[in-house]
Amino acid sequence: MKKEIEAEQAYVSVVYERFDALRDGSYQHFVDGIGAEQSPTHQAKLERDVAAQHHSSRAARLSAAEHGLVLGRLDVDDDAPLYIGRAGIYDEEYDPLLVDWRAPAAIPFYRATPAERLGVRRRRHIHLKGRSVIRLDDDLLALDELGEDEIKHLTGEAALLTSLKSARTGRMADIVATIQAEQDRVIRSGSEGILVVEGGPGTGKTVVALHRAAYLLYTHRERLSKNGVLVVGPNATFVRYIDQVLPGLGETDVVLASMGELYPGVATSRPDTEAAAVVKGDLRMAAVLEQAVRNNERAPIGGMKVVTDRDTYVLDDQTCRRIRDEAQELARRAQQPHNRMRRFVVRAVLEELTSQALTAIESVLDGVEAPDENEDEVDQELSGLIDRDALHQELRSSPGVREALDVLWPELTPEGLLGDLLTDPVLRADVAPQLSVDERNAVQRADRGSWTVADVPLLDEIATLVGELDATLDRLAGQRMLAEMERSRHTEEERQLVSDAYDVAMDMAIDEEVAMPVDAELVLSRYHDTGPDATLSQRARRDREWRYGHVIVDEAQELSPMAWRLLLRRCPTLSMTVVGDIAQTSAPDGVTSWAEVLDPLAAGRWRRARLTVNYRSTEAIMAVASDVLAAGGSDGAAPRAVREGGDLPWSWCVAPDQLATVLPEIATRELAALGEGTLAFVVPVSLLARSMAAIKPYHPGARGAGDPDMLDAQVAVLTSEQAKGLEFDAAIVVAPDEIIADSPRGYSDLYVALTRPTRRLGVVYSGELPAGLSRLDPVGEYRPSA
Ligand SMILES: Nc1ncnc2c1ncn2[C@@H]1O[C@H](COP(=O)(O)OP(=O)(O)OP(=O)(O)O)[C@@H](O)[C@H]1O
Repeated sequence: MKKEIEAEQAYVSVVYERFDALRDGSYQHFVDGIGAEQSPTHQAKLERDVAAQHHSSRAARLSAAEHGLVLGRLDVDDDAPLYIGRAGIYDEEYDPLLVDWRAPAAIPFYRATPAERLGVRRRRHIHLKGRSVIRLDDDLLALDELGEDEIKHLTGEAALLTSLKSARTGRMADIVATIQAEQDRVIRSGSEGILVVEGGPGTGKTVVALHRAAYLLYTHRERLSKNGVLVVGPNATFVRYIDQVLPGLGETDVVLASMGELYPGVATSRPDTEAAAVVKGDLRMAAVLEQAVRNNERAPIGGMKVVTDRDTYVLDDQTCRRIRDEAQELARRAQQPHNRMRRFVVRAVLEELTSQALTAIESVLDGVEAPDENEDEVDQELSGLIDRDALHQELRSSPGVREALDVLWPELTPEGLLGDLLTDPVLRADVAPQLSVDERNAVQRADRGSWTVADVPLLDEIATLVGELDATLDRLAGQRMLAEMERSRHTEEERQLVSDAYDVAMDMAIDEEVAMPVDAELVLSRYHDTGPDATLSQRARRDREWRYGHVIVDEAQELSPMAWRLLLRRCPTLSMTVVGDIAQTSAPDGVTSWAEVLDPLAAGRWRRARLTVNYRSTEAIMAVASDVLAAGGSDGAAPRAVREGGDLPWSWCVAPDQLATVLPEIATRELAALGEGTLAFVVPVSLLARSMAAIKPYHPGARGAGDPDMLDAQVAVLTSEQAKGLEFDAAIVVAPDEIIADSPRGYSDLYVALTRPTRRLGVVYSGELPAGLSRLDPVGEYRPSA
C-alpha cells in the first residue's frame, strides 16, 4: 500500500502544481483587469469589467476547491484511469488531469456498484491531509474478483463510514467524496419543473439539495449565474448551519434565507400565536388581501365635493363609479397593480374637474362685454385664462384635489395596508367575511410596530397587488441612498450616474404620478453589468421582484399555502427542488400531502424522488425512532440506518421537579462518553428556560436557539421545533410526554427530537414513558451521584 500511496502522491502533486498555476493566472488576469488604464469608451470599460469579474469568480471557485482537491480515481475497463476532484483541471495540452465531480464523466464514481459497475473495475477514494495523501480506500467492483458479501457493499463504504463516524462540528460539511448512488440521481436530475425530494430524517435531503444547487450552477452556469439560486430554510439558525456548504464548493451565486427574510427591509422579530399563524397561512387570505386593496378603490355614495382656491366642484357618484370601474377594468386587462393605476385615476379626475372649470369660466366669459379699444388685449387675456393645460396643472397641485384622489384611489404600501388589517377589527369584518369570527379575532394585534414570519407572505402578496412604493417613500429612499453613496467608495462618475437616474425617476414621479424606486446598486450593476461592488446574491437579496433561476426549499413540509405562493412568485419558471418529510411536519398548517399542496399550484409540473437510507444516526437510535413513528400512527417507515449497532439508547425516570435539575450532571457524563462532539437537550417549551438556568452554572458555554453562537457551542438547549434539520453527536430528550402533549402533531415533534443524534440518545422523563419508547434501556448509571 505504501507504494500505491507514493504513486498517488506523485499524481496529486502534479495536479496541485497545475492548480496553483491556473489560480495564480486567473488572479493575475483579474488584477490586470481592474488595474487597466481607464478606458475612454463605455463599451471597452464594460468588457474589461466583465472579464475581470469572470477571472475573479474563477479564481474564487478554484480557491474554494483547494482543500481536498483530489477526491479519487476510477479504473475503467478499457481506458486510462480517471481522477475525480472538486474542480476540473486541465494540463497545458488541454488533457484532463482532474474531472469536476459534477461532470457527466464523474457519474460512475458515485453510481457504480458491483451489480451495475458502469465499466468501472476499481473505485479508489483518496484521502488528503493538506496536499499529502494519507490513505486510500478501494472498492473492487469487477464481480469475478469479489466475494458475495462484498457485492452487497454500498458505494465507497469504507470512505462513507469514516466520514459518518467523525464528530460533528456544528456546521454541515459537503459530501462530494461519498455521495451515494440514490443521492447522485437526485443531484443530477434535470432542472425543469418541481422536484420533491422525500425521505426520513438523516437521509441527506438537505445536503443533497445543496449539492444539487452546486451541480445545477455548474451545468447551467450561463443561465443560473444571471439569476442565481435561492435556498430557503426554516429559520435563521438552520440557515447558518448550512451556509458553509455551497461557498465550500466554490458556489457564491446563491442566496440563503429563512422564510422570515424573504421580504426585503422587514425584520421578523415578533412571535405569532399558533392560531394566528394558521389563519395568516390560509389560502383564503389571498382573497382577503385582494378585497382589502379593492376597498381602497372607492366610489363614495352620494359622490364627493372637491374644494379648491378657484371653486368648489362636484364629483357625483356616477362619475366616481365610472372612473373606479374603468380603472379596475383596465387594471384587470393590463394586469397592472393598484398603485400603477393611480395615474389613470388622476388623469380621469383632472379631466373631469378641468371640464367643470372650463364650463364655469365659459359661462363667466359669456357675460363679459369688452370695451372696443381693448378688444384684442382682453381676448388674449381671456384665452390665457382658459388654457386647458394651465388649468390642469393648477388643479393637479391643489391640496383639495389631492385629498379627493386620496379618498378615491390612495397610494398603498404593504406595511400600511397589513397594519390596518391586523389592528382594525371593523376593517377585517368588512373585507374578510369568509373567515369565522374566531379566525378574524385570532390575528388581532394592538400595534403595528413589528412583523412575524407569517406576515411575510402577506406583505409580499400585498406588494404584488399594489405595485411599487409611492413617490414619497421613493423620495426618502432616494435621499437615503444618495447620502449612503456619498459615504461609500463609488467614483464620481458612478455617483453622477445614480444621481441622474434618481432625477429622472423623480421627474417621472411628479409628472406621471408613477412610483419609480431607484436602487443605486441596480443602476450601477446595469452600467457595469456585473459590478464588483454588488454581488449577485447581494442584489437579489434586496430586490423583492428578483426572479431566481432555481429555488431550493428545505423542511418544505412546514410551509403554509401563502408561503408557497410567495416562493412560486420568486421562481415563475417553477425550476425548484423541494425537500421535506411529511412525518416530521409540526406546523399545524404544514403539508400533509404533497399532491394537495402542489397540484393546485403546479399540476403536471412536479415529480418525486425518494431517499431511503439514514446516514446520520446509528441503527440502535433509528430502531427507537421507528417505534415512535408507529406509535404516533404514521403509515410510513423510518429509514434504514447505514451505521450498524451503536450505544444503547437509555431512559431515566426522575421526579417531576428533577426534570431540569438532573440535566447538568447528564451533560457532564454524556460529554465524557462522547470524548469529542456536540450535545443537545431537546426539551418541551415549558421547560426551556428552567433547563437552561439549571445547566448554565455548570456548563457556561451552553447556548439556546436564539443565540448566534449556538451552533459552535458544545452544549445546546432547544425545543424540537428549533432542533429541526440540525444534528448533534448526542441528544437528550427531556419530558417526551410533554413534547407530545404540546401540539396536535406532538408525535412528529418527538420523532424529530429522537432523530437528531449521530451517536448517543437518552430520554429523561417522569411518570410513565409514552408509547413507543419501551425499547430504551433503563440504565442505573444515571442515578444522581449525591
Ligand atoms: N453520502 C453521504 N456521505 C457522507 N455523509 C452523508 C451522506 N449523506 C448524508 N450524509 C450526512 O448525514 C447527515 C444527515 O444529512 P441531512 O441533514 O442532509 O439529512 P436530512 O434528510 O435533511 O435530515 P432531516 O430530515 O433530519 O433534516 C449529515 O451529516 C450529512 O452530511
